[in-house]
Amino acid sequence: MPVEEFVAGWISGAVGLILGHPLDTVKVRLQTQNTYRGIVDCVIKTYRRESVLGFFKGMSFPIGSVAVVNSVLFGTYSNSLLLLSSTSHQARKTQPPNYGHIFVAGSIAGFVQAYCLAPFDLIKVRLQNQTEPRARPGVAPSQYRGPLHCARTILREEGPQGLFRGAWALVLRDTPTLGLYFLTYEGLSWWLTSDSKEPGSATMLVAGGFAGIISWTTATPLDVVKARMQMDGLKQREYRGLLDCMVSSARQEGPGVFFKGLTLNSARAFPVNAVTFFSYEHLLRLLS
Ligand SMILES: C[N+](C)(C)CCCC[C@H](N)C(=O)O
Repeated sequence: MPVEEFVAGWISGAVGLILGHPLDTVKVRLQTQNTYRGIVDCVIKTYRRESVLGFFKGMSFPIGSVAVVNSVLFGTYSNSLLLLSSTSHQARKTQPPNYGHIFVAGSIAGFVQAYCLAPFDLIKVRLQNQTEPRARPGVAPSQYRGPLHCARTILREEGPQGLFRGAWALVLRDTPTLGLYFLTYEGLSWWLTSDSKEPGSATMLVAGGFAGIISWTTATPLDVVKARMQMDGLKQREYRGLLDCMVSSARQEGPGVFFKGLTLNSARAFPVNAVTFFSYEHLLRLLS
């Protein structure tokens, strides 16, 4: 993979990430802690206790990992599609898309990227859930001092498999929904572009934004389960497994529990994924 694509993919991914991170933190807290009455309550409490910095907890690590995760996602998708349909990225733009191939290639890419993402995502979620204000004399410090300290502590206290806590839920969340992600993107950009032309910038932004919204809305139920599995094991183990987590969450909080964070996931998804696809397409044109 060319270095330019890697660097630009990383930077554009990082811009999207910074843009979406405050909403992501509020979402993770609403999904895993029952102390907030809603979005506004969570925003106010976080701001009062932790200042603006509270919303950016757990962000430094994903900025680094987005380089790996984004290149694995787009690289696996393009190569799987090439294998399935034996037409190059550029040639595909001028032919009607084969939606079956797109969905399968996107799902394969989702499966592979979920495994790379799992430990990074776990550390992000654990750090986002630390609600203590910044360390001050006389105030008990947070359990994790930063991403590396968090990784070391998990390794020591929960073993290497501890770093993959919630990985199954993440794989189940991402495999079909990333199929849907690419399907929406390719479908919309084909539909919005006139015959034998390449999609324009506005099309990339709109199709990317909707791809984000559709895949995040369908991913939200398993996103809740994933976040809860990742937080499990911090104190004592509450769930025996994925299914147990689903059943006991539903029993205790009703079916609405699977939609926690839906509004925030969708609001974050549009700008983040509009920027991601926009830079991806422009880079491919620049490099080919
Ligand atoms: C499949 N699912 C919707 C769960 C994730 C899609 C990831 C897309 C992008 N990296 C983002 O953070 O929005």
